[in-house]
Amino acid sequence: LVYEVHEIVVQKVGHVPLAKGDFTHLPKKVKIFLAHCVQLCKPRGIYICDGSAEEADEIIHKLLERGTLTRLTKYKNNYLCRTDPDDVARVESKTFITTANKYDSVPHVREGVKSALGCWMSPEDMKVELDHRFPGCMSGRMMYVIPFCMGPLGSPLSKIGVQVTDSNYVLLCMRVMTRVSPKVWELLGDDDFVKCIHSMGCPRPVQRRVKNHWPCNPEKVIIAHFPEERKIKSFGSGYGGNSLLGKKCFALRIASVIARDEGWMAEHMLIMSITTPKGKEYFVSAAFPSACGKTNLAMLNPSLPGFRIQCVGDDIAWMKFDEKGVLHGINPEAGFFGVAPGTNMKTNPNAVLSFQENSIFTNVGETADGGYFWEGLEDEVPPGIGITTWLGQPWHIGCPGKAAHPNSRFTCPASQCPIIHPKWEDPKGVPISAIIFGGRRPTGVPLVFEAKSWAHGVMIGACVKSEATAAAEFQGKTIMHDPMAMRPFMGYNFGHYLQHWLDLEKPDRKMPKIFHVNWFRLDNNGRFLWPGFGDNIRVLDWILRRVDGDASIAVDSPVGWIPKKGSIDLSGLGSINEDELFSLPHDYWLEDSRESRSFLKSQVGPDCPPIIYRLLEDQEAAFVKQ
Ligand SMILES: C=CCn1c(=O)c2[nH]c(Cc3ccc(NC(C)=O)cc3)nc2n(CCCC)c1=O
Ligand SMILES: [Mn+2]
Repeated sequence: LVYEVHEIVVQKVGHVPLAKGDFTHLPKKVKIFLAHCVQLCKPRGIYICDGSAEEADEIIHKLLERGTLTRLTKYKNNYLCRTDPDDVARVESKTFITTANKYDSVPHVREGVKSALGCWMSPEDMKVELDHRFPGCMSGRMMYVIPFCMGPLGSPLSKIGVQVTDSNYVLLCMRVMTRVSPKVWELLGDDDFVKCIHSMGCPRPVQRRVKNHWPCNPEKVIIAHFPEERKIKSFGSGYGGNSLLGKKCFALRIASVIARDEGWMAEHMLIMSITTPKGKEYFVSAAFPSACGKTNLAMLNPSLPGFRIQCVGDDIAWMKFDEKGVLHGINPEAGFFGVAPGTNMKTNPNAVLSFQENSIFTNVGETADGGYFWEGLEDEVPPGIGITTWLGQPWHIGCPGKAAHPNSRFTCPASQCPIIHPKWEDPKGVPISAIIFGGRRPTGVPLVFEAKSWAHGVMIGACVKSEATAAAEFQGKTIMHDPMAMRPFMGYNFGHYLQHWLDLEKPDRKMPKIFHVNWFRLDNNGRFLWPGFGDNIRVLDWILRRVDGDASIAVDSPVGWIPKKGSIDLSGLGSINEDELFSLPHDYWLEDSRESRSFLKSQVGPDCPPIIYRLLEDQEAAFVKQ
């Protein structure tokens, strides 16, 4: 018999025991990073994650026992999580970019003008803030170490991060939203990685009463980005946009800085594939502010026969021109973190079919038969079924109030989407033929128009606006600016970002065409002029014919090329008022052009490339002449 000597190596980092994993074989730079995190946060143990299903099952089991998660028994491996009601969304006012020079992060705006395009904090001030939060913040808690990759493992377009966190909910979601695997350590080697430090901000013994088994520290939330060091530090919030650091913090804010430095694009865009009845396939990327149905478009069920839509990604696109000058894009994420309310078998059947298992629902309602519920699902649950609201209150359809929080989310693997594209993880990415901007514009803006040049497309993107429920103090809706749909996710000076876009245009490159769409125009009686949803394929079809250079279907206008009357396939639709749908009220556009220019003047100022102002002035002049 050969006796195997099991050498139990109790590894320690500092004096902190290793609960899982092997510290000794980690890359040196990672060891240094972890030792720093241990010294700073003082966890009771270190747990090096491997992203496996077994690991997830172990964590889920623990969270079910603790009551943080509830099993949704109607499905296989679906769970519900309720947060502290004070921790339900991104906190823009506490989200900062820190660079030595303020104007690397934010544009020069006049004194007294509040920057809508990101908040800068000096390194000195940020140090004070963080020194009041991070020391000992993980005491009594486990520090999870998450090796993750944004993009397919091994793709030249992918980037690696390491996140430490004291939230096991974050670990469960990160393994859905990103690629978490020990292979990351091998791929990383001695390269640099994005350093992500997250804490719920609730050291033990807890000072603040924990609600819903969701530790957090709303009063002291801060999300700090250090782009020059490729570092993120997030404290006090467990909520997705603040804690799944691979998403908005890394894949947009930090990645936009890396992309500027390396000559590619990190954008807040979906990527979708459209195959025409003739069997030709195109890929487009599209940027929309919230409440425009971006995820619905990414997974569209087309209403015209012979068209086929497949999804590559629903939120973020990393795009780079290849050696042949063709723009290729990947979805850096591995999952969908979608807004639940309004998602149903009518608006987005492919999303619904993506989260029937292995998914996590945050702040949605729960039905008595162990299912999820939110506003929009009324016709898809048994009538009269008992429901528990996101606040844990008994409720049923027809009762006052909402069952789910308006920002409640589903977190599900992209691989489960029935129409996920076969090349969604292709290391080369997919070729992008068109870039589409859009906004929720109830008046004045036609269904679709096309930029007359790349620079004109950048100006159109910079002028994106969308109707949104105004911030607390106002009532009702207002038209908010959301330039390039990147306003909350900028990683550096927005004027420099626009210049970066302009600089991407090179003669030997096949520049994508740029379009703007508006699904939401109302008629004089306040009814939608356009059926939207699956019928949006008709607009995509026109866009693709323009991509192929069909000059006969467009006419010139002061805002760009607009569809020639009758050039959009309206077959099968009842009466569509094309004149109203495509009209360009000259007073509206005169005002809109002026308002856009004053927004850019005040928010981007001298940092905005002059060509953008010139194109806006030309547009305004064209409306004055009419
Ligand atoms: C690919 C779909 C894009 N899209 C749309 O194209 C769209 N259009 C509208 C407005 C609208 C609402 C209802 C109808 N029709 C009926 C019958 O109610 C038509 C248009 N809402 C839309 N929504 C939902 C917006 C909230 C997230 C939407 O997502
Ligand atoms: Mn988004």
